[in-house]
Amino acid sequence: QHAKITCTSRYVPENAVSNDQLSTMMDTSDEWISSRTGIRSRNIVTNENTSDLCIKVAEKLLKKSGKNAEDLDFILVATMTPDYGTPSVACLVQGSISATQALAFDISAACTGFVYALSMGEKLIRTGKKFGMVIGGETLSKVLDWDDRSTAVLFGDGAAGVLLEASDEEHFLNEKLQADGQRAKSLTSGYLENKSPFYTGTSESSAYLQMAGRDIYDFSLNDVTNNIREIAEDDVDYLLLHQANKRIIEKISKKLKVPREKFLTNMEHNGNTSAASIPLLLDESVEKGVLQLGSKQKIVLTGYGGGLTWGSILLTL
Ligand SMILES: O=C(O)C1CCN(c2ccc(-c3cc(CO)ccc3Cl)cn2)CC1
Repeated sequence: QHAKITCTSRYVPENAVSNDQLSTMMDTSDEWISSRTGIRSRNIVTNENTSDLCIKVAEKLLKKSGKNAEDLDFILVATMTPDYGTPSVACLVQGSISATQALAFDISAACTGFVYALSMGEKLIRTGKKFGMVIGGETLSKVLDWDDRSTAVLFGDGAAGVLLEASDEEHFLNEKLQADGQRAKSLTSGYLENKSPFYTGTSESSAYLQMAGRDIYDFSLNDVTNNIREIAEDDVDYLLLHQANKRIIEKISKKLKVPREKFLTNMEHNGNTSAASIPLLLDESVEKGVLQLGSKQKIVLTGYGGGLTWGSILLTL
């Protein structure tokens, strides 16, 4: 059987931080941030971790759909900022909503995480599972170096997700998921130092998020554009790209010769929320009525970022 997205939901921390607020904390300005990134505000946790944000999304998905947690066969969470190495955020969500029949694990694919996880969820349905939850959630604020203005102003916290259910109609039409570990060091975060008395190696990296901005920019313009060109068809209604940078999206739309208005954006009030960015955009667009579940609208979801990873899914709603 086929998989169908039957519900979307989102949750962001209450604390919205404007560019002007950041300019009182570090040497930056609203003019610089908004002109170079398209970001005007982002939401930053004050007392929540990634599992708290994802649990709120899970609760809202169940409430909105009227479905029962014990009917869930799987919970997948895409995150690069889990509460723990173990237990997974997915298990924390499973425990909190008592989805006792659901298998649960996290997927680590940075800003491509939600696309990877949605693809894996679709395969679980195609091989016999009936009902699952796929969530992208991040608290990037905990891994940022807040003295480094080149990265601290770019990222935000948030979570969003979908319900996947078995369906007779075909909705997932095509996908291409890619990776290149030889460029892994272009974007790193969360390195765990070995403190064992036996360890003689050196600490080779930092726990802070570090990004070679230029390299990632160029990667996004080249590899990602080629990936979308392979997957998108002429009659695509909308493209929902990972919300990293407004200029990148404008450049990709020009290279693809696809009208800019087909590229939905919301980085302006979320910042870059890594694995949460695509499901946040999806749920906001459904709420605004731009997208409608069951409408047969044809959309492309494209993630790209740390790993390096990148990938697209072509689907009809
Ligand atoms: O000087 C400028 O204009 C700066 C130049 C550097 N910038 C960047 C660079 C890279 C990214 C980025 C990050 C990820 C990870 O989610 C994925 C994809 C991209 Cl394209 C975002 N901003 C900000 C504006």
